[in-house]
Amino acid sequence: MNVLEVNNVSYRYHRKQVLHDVTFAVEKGEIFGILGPNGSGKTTLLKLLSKELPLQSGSIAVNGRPLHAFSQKEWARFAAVLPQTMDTAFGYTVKETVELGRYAHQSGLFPAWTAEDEQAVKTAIEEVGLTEKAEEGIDRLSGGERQRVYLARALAQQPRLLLLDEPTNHMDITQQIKLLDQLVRWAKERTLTVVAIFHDINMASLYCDRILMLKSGEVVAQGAPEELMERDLLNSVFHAPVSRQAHPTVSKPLMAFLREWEFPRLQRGELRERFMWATLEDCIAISASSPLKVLSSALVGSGFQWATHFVNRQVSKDYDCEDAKTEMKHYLRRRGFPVQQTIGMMTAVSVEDAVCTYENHGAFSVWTVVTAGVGNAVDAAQARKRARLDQKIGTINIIVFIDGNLTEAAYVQAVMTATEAKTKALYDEKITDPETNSYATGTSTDCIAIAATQTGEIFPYAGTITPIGKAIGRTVYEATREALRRYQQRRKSS
Ligand SMILES: Nc1ncnc2c1ncn2[C@@H]1O[C@H](COP(=O)(O)OP(=O)(O)OP(=O)(O)O)[C@@H](O)[C@H]1O
Repeated sequence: MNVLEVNNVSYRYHRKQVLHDVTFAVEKGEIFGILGPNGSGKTTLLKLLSKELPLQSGSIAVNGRPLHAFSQKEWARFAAVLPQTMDTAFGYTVKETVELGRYAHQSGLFPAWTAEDEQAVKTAIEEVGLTEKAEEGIDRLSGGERQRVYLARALAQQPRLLLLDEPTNHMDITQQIKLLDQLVRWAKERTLTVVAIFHDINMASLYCDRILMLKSGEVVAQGAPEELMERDLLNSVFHAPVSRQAHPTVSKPLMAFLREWEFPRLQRGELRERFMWATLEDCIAISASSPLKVLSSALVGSGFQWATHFVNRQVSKDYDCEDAKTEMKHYLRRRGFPVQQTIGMMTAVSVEDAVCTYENHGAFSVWTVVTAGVGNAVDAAQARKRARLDQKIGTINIIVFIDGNLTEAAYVQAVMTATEAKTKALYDEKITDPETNSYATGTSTDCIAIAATQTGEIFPYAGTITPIGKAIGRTVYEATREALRRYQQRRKSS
């Protein structure tokens, strides 16, 4: 059911037309966001909804009734407004300011202050976390605290509709999240409808059920954040380059703003020469002067991240740690690696036997580093037959450095291509799964990292049909075969 229906609303200040035929509807219990650049008409629209400005054309209906049919008092009982700026009422305490919110509920010539009024004020102050400051003068509060006082005043009205102009404007991030979480709870528990102007696109995406996007007074889009948070639309509305990412925990889009100037990146040219390679007694460490974008399954730095350091650490075959990730982070820190920018892998094979292969094609180059052991060789198709986790030496760690600009799809394809090449190397070296005697497809603890400079030509794909995929396929295949041979030789000689 629609609480609010806005139809063809236009508005002009003198000669300046600031809203053009704005039409939308808000359902009961929704958190409805209004987004748009400065001057796009958001506040004007909210002022029309709150009856602060008179309607010039079009119509606004609330629960099916025209807005103008509500008396001021009736409207104040129904809707509460938190404007963008408020004059601080010097001399008032927090509690006194919040009490003003009860005006709409007072009646008669000599209204009496009831227990219900007192309770509503107390609850509102509690809900914004200001109970301790209830008797404090509001001119002695911080900007964020003052914002919460005005919000409490709006809440004390016990409205059905909350109209908020940048409600988190002066708040720190903890307070912003607390308030917005609270709004979502109120909306659900009390079927409170919220219409709020947001400046932070990601906050709007995270908290709004639907969003109205305004540009120069016109509605350019409206819908769920999943539909609206789209690169081209945001680019055209805000004139800022953005990229859409997946939120780590909820199915809401996260927009990353792209800076105009680029971070210093690795210069193009001979890829290998731009890394420092160190073989220490228990690890190989490869470091780059500028970060590379990495997709990896590494113990430290898994998923997508930017990294400057790549560490393949050799541990004893008895290494057994309940929390290997934390232990690995301690190790990296002790060794002086910047943990947040390090991809950290482990292996029990000798890191001295690492193999590198390289191809330079001008537009891109690929440098692959592999350590391999097959004590835990497993046939993925029959892995379910394995009852226990093996503790033998044997992991294949693959790092593919690419001088090129990869899309996320290309990263995924690079992982596929490298995995297929590794499996073929195992096959050609006749490595079998000791449990099933069938050919092994990998080991039970293999690790991979695809690290690209993200400079130069964009490569949308990296499957085996593409030149870059072919280079990944060959370098991984050859490096893995050679690493497997070195591993077998070391085993024979020991
Ligand atoms: N009282 C006024 N008289 C004349 N013009 C006004 C008045 N108030 C706003 N405007 C103009 O109307 C346009 C829309 O303003 P409005 O405040 O609604 O935009 P907004 O989207 O809320 O902007 P912001 O993000 O900066 O708060 C702007 O160009 C503004 O200069």
